[in-house]
Amino acid sequence: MITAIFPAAGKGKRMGAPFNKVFAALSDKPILIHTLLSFSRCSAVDNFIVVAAPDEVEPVAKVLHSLPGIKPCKVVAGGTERQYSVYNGLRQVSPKTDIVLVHDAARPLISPNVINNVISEVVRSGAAVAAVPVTNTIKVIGDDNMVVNTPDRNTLWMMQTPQGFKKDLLVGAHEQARQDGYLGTDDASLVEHIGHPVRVVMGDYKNIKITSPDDLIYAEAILGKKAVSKVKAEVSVAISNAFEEMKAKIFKTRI
Ligand SMILES: Nc1ccn([C@@H]2O[C@H](COP(=O)(O)OP(=O)(O)OP(=O)(O)O)[C@@H](O)[C@H]2O)c(=O)n1
Ligand SMILES: C[C@](O)(CO)[C@H](O)COP(=O)(O)O
Repeated sequence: MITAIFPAAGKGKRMGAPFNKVFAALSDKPILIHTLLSFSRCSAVDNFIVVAAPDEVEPVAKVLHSLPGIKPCKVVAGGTERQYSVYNGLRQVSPKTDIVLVHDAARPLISPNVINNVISEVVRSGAAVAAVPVTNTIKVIGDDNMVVNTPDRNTLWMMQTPQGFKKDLLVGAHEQARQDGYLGTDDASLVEHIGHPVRVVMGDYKNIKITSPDDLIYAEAILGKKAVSKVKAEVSVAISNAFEEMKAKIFKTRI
């Protein structure tokens, strides 16, 4: 069984909104709902655990349980850091679950392809993360804003989610991190910390994390483009049909 855990218990400080950014509207619905609906379209995933801020658990559970089209979902309370929120989610995973996917609630533009690629790699090797190669030159900066060095760009990738793991591996990695007082910015780093290999699979540049207001503008544009593409597809079908009719007429007059 595959369970997806969605850390959604952040404060969204960088967004600067007076509420948790995962409830901000993106196009026609909240960011969190986009995320959950995308995963609900993925048949390989069986159930969800949404990790909400302690005072948001009850209202979020009420809304999610009343919405059609969302997979069976538990809502549990998060912690003060993303890592602690994921840990709280992990503690609620069913004993029947053998693979866990962790996906930021704040990444609403995730595609089923990327989710499926991560799952396939977890089945093969136990630990897989979606990521994309960096497109800018990255420099390490030291004191007084001085450049220390320029790592080879071909070795640098930006980590995204979903990050998927065999359940026991991820639970072990979180337990070890707690014992060692190790705090990572993603789940893969905890698995790396216990020395288990993690494989990267190609993510999607559109799978952005909504962090600041500009990201919302970009996400709206991507969703708008999808709507435009649909209109374009309809127009091309109409044009093709018109051409077919025209060709048929020409053919008839030639006979
Ligand atoms: N204590 C926390 C912190 C973050 N998250 C979640 O982890 C994801 C990625 O975190 P980030 O983008 O950093 O979100 P925030 O912590 O909300 O943002 P900020 O740092 O700007 O406050 C988000 O879906 C967020 O809700 C969480 O569940 N628990
Ligand atoms: C897990 C993550 O999405 C990988 O990019 C990210 O590290 C979490 O968010 P943060 O902004 O780094 O807290």
